[in-house]
Amino acid sequence: MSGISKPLLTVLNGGNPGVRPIWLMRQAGRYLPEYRALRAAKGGFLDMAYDPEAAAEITLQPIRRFGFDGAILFSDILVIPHALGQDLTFVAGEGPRLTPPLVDSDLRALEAVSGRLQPIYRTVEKVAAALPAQTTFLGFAGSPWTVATYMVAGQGSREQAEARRYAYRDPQAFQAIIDAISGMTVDYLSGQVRAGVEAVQLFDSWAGSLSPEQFERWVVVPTAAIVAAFKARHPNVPVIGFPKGAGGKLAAYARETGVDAIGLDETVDPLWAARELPATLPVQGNLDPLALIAGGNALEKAARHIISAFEDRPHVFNLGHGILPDTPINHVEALLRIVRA
Ligand SMILES: Cc1c2[nH]c(c1CCC(=O)O)Cc1[nH]c(c(CCC(=O)O)c1C)Cc1[nH]c(c(CCC(=O)O)c1C)Cc1[nH]c(c(C)c1CCC(=O)O)C2
Repeated sequence: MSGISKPLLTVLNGGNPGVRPIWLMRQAGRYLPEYRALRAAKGGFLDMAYDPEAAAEITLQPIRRFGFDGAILFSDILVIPHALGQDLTFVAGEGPRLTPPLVDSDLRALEAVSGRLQPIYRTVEKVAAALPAQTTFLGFAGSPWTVATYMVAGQGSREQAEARRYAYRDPQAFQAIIDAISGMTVDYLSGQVRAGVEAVQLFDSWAGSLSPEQFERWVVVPTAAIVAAFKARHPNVPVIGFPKGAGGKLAAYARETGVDAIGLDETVDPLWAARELPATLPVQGNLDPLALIAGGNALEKAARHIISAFEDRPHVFNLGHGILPDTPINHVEALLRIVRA
């Protein structure tokens, strides 16, 4: 132990640091003028994510400005499909494109290009060398289900219908896609740890679109397998699971996946979560990003409700999903004052 306390890491390990740590999903992003300036100079999102100098700088921007307890690596969940051999581009105003989409192409035709992840490990090394001692460095990956929805459709898709249909039509082929993502994800998270991250989060942005049986098969089982494989290599590195939209299925996810902490989206009632989730399980969340945009009394009331519901358990304050680009900087400052009061 270094003797320097990291409140976020302490909470993720189930301890009580005496203060409530806070970071915000997508805290390195477009609501920051310094991010927009760098992006205008550097070009596209993906160019920046693969440029260790730029990505490290962007990761550090919100730490310098706000002193958050956690720094999240600036990257994206779609680097895994890219490393598995799909082409990845971001079309302005339309979002990501992955080619060929697996809905009409065989996974076996892809050739993995794992070297595509190397610049990201360089970014991690740069950030780890520059972070303040009390800041916890978070790595991440998308969960296999969410990543598969993009690999199958080749882009974002309404209600993830292409992937859900594919999974019913050909569960064996879909399983092969999930397995390919899972294997690469364990290596990727492990590479991030070796380069310097101290905890990791699995983002399952579309966990909410599955029926209970499909949720068990495509979210719970693969997540448990990733956690087990990751823990075999890094037993002391906490894993945060964030199954967005899982609702009533959160309790099963918490019990069965082996994650060390669970992220809650803003649709979850904090009082329900405090009651229904295992008492020692650290929770993270779950302010509505729109309450942060609203500011004032609405923000204060919503934040205090969450803080009081989680008074008696390890809690990391966060949003229920990513911070929105039109969020006023002074509202973020107000939130920090509330949480740290
Ligand atoms: C489809 C998808 C993507 N990315 C993601 C999804 C799944 C759906 C969701 O959860 O919203 C998820 C995502 N994106 C990012 C993370 C990492 C976590 C974090 O930063 O807290 C995660 C989990 C970083 C990011 N990903 C992106 C940013 C840039 C900054 C910002 O949007 O403010 C960050 C921090 C950019 C991105 N990345 C993607 C899009 C469509 C965009 C916006 C287009 C663009 O900016 O050109 C692909």
